[in-house]
Amino acid sequence: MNEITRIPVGGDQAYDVVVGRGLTDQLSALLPGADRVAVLASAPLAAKADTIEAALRADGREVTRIEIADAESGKTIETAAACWDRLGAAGFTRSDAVVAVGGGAATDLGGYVAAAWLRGVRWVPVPTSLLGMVDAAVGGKTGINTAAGKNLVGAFHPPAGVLCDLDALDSLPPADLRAGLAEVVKCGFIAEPAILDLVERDPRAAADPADPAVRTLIEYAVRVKADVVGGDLKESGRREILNYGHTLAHAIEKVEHYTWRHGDAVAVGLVFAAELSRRAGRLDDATADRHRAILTALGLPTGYDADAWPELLAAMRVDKKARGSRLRFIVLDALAETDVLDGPSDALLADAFSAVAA
Ligand SMILES: NC(=O)c1ccc[n+]([C@@H]2O[C@H](COP(=O)([O-])OP(=O)(O)OC[C@H]3O[C@@H](n4cnc5c(N)ncnc54)[C@H](O)[C@@H]3O)[C@@H](O)[C@H]2O)c1
Ligand SMILES: O=C(O)C(=O)C[C@@H](O)[C@H](O)[C@H](O)COP(=O)(O)O
Ligand SMILES: [Zn+2]
Repeated sequence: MNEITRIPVGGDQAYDVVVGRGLTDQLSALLPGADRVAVLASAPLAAKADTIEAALRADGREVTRIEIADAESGKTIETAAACWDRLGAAGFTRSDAVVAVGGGAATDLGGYVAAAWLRGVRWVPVPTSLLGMVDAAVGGKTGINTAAGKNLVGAFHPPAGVLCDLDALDSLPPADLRAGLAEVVKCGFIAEPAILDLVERDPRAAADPADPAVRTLIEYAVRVKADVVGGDLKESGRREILNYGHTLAHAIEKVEHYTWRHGDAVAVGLVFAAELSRRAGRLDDATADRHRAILTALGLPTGYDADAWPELLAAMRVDKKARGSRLRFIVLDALAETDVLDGPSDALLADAFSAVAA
């Protein structure tokens, strides 16, 4: 039996996140009247994109298939421009649509291509990584990286729907699955402690796509994200909590020239954010320590090169949460109680980093 869960995302442009197996048959209904559909995917997802392309063609759509560079190398203005050239050549109009198949990098790029083409056409992400399903494909944040930093150009552009095909996880490399768990754990700390209990009870099951625990975790995390973004699409307030751990994470990704998995960087960033919360006198020791324990149990990194601090601090200054010269961090006051730490001193930041420095 193919059990399907629909998780609604509210707001002015409401849509559902659909979790189940296969789901290709759900795609056409999300794009009524789209005569032309562009299907974007990188080489590792070619077979999945073939299936989607065949289903769209069988439904009478004209399909433009676009191969994009894989992973973070696809989140560039050059790749986006190549996609826009293909849409232009195929005569894409405002009633046409984009389908982005792949991990978070592919859906961030595909969403941005759709957001900017003719100032916005419909799009559907088909996330194939755990991280894509629980986070990147949900919420309408789309974008690319620039020389100055991570995700610095983009748009808020909600999709018409999100199709999370659990079968895709069977071919996802274990290291990428683990990286996705970092965002799931993030949701546990900021909003849904049941996630943490489940992971602690059996970390091995949490990282096994064949185990039912993975679906439970996906649904918990998607509900957290749907609840947050449904009320604050453009990050004017509460949505910032989803950035817990990300100020340092994005700096690590930049310093590593985008060769680190996003989720691995987030794991280090979560430990840093917990230490910052503790050292700012906000978070109790047990909850702070729980971050490192859970992430370590999942095999995720929790430390980073001590010598990199000056470069990391400089990279953090372009964080989108910064206001003028003041850095702002999401911190925890307690489990599932978030707040903003506005303008911490460099000394406090360095002290928190000393706890993750390896
Ligand atoms: N927009 C958002 O709200 C948001 C949220 C979180 C993360 N992100 C972004 O998402 C990206 C990270 O996403 P990610 O962790 O999915 O990494 P990714 O997209 O780079 O994918 C990682 C690797 O897994 C491969 N892959 C994906 N699915 C596969 C499958 N089913 N089988 C085999 N290989 C597969 C990809 O081809 C790639 O090589 C980052 O760029 C991050 O900034 C965006
Ligand atoms: O959806 C959000 O909002 C998030 O912050 C989720 C993050 O996990 C994600 O990595 C996001 O892309 C970061 O956004 P950014 O605005 O800091 O680039
Ligand atoms: Zn993230």
